[in-house]
Amino acid sequence: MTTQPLKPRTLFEKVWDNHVVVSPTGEPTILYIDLQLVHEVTSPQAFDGLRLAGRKLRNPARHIATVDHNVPTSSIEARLHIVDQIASAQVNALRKNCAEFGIEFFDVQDSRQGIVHMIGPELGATKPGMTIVCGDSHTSTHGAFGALAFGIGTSEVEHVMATQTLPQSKPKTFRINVEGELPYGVTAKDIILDIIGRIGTAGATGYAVEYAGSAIRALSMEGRMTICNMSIEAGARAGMIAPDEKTFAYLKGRRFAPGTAPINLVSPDARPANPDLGTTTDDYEAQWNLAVEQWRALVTDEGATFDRELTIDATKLAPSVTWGTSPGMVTTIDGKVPVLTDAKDDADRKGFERAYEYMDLKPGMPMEEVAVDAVFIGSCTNGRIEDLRAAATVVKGHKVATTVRAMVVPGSQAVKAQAEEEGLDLVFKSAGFEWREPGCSMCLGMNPDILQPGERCASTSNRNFEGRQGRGGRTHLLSPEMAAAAAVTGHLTDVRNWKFNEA
Ligand SMILES: CC(C)[C@H](C(=O)O)[C@@H](O)C(=O)O
Ligand code: SF4
Repeated sequence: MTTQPLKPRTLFEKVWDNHVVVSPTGEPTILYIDLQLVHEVTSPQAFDGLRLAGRKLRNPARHIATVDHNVPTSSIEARLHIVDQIASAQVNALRKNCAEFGIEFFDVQDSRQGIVHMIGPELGATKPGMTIVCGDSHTSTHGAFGALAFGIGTSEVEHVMATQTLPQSKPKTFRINVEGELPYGVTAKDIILDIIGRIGTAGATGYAVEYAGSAIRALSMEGRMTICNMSIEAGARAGMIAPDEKTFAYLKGRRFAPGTAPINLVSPDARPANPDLGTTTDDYEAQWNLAVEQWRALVTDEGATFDRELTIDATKLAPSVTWGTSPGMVTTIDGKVPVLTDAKDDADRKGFERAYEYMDLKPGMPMEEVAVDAVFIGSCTNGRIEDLRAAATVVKGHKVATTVRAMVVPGSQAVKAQAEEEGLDLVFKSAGFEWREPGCSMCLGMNPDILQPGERCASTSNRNFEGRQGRGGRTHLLSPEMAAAAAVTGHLTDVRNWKFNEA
């Protein structure tokens, strides 16, 4: 029997309340953390700190680690012998630290390696109702499963390693309802870019956002992850979506999912084993059913209130593309680079002027006239199987423009293997795309995949700051479908007018 809550609560409040260790008046709450994800860039100092203090991990089984940011994607050889000294030192340090502290580690060639925000869900380590942290801002991705997931700094990484808890002040709540059917050619990426364009890159600062409404319910888990992934680009502490049948179907049978036989020795599953349940197949099914029953309660109660609410009409959306140097500088593909009088205030005007110059764009220029030198399909925003399928459908039977360097970088080994099984690699390669090994790649300039100064890229990633993809590089954020179309035509292209070629 479940007890009725006294007051209707939001999804966020339920997950938060379930993890409060202690909440002293006037001080941050101490939250229990179910899972910490670890990558090579933000972990070395945390491990060093533990060593200095002579501490162990409080619970190594609630950590999983992989390498993603620094690893070259060009060949297996390049990954096994990393030339860059910093990258090689960070990757080696993670290998050594995981062995020393007892963390399960997925190395460059492991079939479970991938961008840290890809592998959590793939392994079923990301589950509804959990608290999940990582020294990485795009940890918000995991909120797509109804988890409270957020990025933390390196000293906090150390704190979680040592105590499995984290001091946190409670964010306010913000519900964004996206209602109605998405028009043809409009994707999850376009929804989130539109939201950031509306509310601005600080629009959700201080809030935990819940995405709701029929358009969000209609999205696949992949699409929901794309949306939650970019919550941080609107300044949000976290982004969440209530779990439903799609969430449960996605998780069933995954390695760390409850009731997956054989029970794993190292399991970050938050729920203690039910002592009444044994280890037969029937019992596994019962464990799964029990988990799903508990997960079903993770919805915002009727009558619960949010500090802020916004409703968006999905039927009015068009494919989005950024024109400037922040994800909020966004318009639609049939739109134009905004003119100065479109700026809201002085600060905005200064930002526009600087962006025109950095991006080498003229105010009022139609977006479809912007020619690109490079196309990057990948990242923890859009490097999933569904993204690659969508891009391949656009590319099939076409060739990459001779003026464009295009690459597809699967977000994980699992996605790469699945795509190859479906023959998507052949579609891309025969069109002239490079087909790479998994990692963050050109999402950020921390590995050999970078733009040259002045080069312009249509990118499915999540950040378009100055120099993000390499010094002097220019980034236009868009969906995988739109990136694929730009690769073929050599300029930003409205995928709604695309001539699909089934040849
Ligand atoms: C390197 C890492 C700390 C960084 C982040 O926190 O997000 C990176 O993943 C990014 O996307 O900018
Ligand atoms: S793919 Fe990009 S956004 Fe995602 S973790 Fe890597 S660098 Fe960060």
